[in-house]
Amino acid sequence: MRYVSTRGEAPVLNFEQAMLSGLARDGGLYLPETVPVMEDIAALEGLPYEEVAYRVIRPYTGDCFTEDELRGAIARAYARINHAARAPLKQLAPGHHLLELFHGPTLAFKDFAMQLIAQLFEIALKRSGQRITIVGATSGDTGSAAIEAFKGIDNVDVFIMFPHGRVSEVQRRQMTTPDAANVHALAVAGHFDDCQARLKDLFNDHDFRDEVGLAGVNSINWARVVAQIVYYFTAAVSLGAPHRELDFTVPTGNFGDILAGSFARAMGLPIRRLIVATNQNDILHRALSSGEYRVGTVEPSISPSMDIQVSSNFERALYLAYGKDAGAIRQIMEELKAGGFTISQGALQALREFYVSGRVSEDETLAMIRTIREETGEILCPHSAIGAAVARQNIEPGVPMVTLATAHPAKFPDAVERAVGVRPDLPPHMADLFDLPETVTRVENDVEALKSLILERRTN
Ligand SMILES: Cc1ncc(COP(=O)(O)O)c(C=O)c1O
Ligand SMILES: N[C@@H](CCOP(=O)(O)O)C(=O)O
Repeated sequence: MRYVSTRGEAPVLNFEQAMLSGLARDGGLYLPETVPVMEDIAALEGLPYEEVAYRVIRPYTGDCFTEDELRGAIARAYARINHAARAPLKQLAPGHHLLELFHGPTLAFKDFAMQLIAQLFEIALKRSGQRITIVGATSGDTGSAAIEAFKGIDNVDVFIMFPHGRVSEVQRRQMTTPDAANVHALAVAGHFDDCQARLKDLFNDHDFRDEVGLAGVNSINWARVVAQIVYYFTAAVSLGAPHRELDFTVPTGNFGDILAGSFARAMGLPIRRLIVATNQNDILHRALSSGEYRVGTVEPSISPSMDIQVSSNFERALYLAYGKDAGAIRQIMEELKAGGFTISQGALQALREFYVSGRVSEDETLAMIRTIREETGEILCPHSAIGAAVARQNIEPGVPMVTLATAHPAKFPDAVERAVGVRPDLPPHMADLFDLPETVTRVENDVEALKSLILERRTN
């Protein structure tokens, strides 16, 4: 399997090279040249999550990992998900199901991919003897998942930038309390888009990139996306696929999770619609409704992980919608630097073939947490509640709807308390989170300051 950049000017790579590269050298994002078709989807029914993961991921890795290596990595990664089903499906109402993706060590869907890619990185780095520096940008969940997955791994330093004051206290403490010399939590004076922009600046400085062996674990890394395809399969098959169509609603920010759904669809899963659910940072909803992708100000919300305006994986969706025209992507990404672009009619039509969108206000989010609690006893995190609210607006009789529950409510106790008057408990493995000392470095929103800090702190 060969990986190409959305901007068409970077070397073509294999899976392992693309995984270790993060952002392509032309500033684009890697994606597979072709999409493997999943044969005999019905045979996945009843298989353990790990077996489905192996069958879904294997075609993407080519010959980069042996069968034993990949199966071993999957087994170790998902042994850390604290639920027998790994991604259990619960019925919220007739025809509406919740896919719980928060039973991993950091209580968000990011663990599904991050735990696996840490295993794959470790295998690849041991084999090559290479040392790398991972830098990540987070609005809260990617950072904690990355720190948890990569802490203490040889040959790797990890620097995570989060927007100072704009993540929940639980998220911050998950990043600032781990006691491992190879991880560094950086509180950046800015919002998430600033962190992601600085990350791309670091990748686009090729001298720096090569000097530190820069790697990325955000969803700009294709390996993150591929691991997220798996749970679309397990959920869909348990609801009757491939013999029955279904819809998914996905709380969306950086467009990685829903993009994974589009690859599940391209692999043969009968997904009718992928519904983008956004908070007030609604660039994706505006873009899909009007064709205008215009960057607004990032507004803090009670769903901070989705406080994103420049949605990095949307570039991959655009590349596909523009018929893999890398020149067109280079052109619109140039326009984005000046604030935005108009999606061509043809590409918009292609996106609208299966992407639908909705936006939820803060009050509607709180109301949905309350409603679901009253109706089912479940407490949703605010991101998942946004998904549930948009899903409810889009349910059609006879077509099962799955809403992705992307985080545990205990990560966002203030929002949950505002909605239903109770603060959800953290699970036992995190019971001491508020007693541990925090280590964090404040950084300016400035690429040169970041480079100096990384050069000074890395152990490579
Ligand atoms: C809890 C939660 N829900 C939803 C999202 C949005 O996911 P994506 O960025 O893949 O669109 C995020 C952040 O990525 C998140 O942390
Ligand atoms: N919501 C994310 C933002 C980064 O997303 P990623 O999927 O590109 O890593 C977060 O929680 O950090």
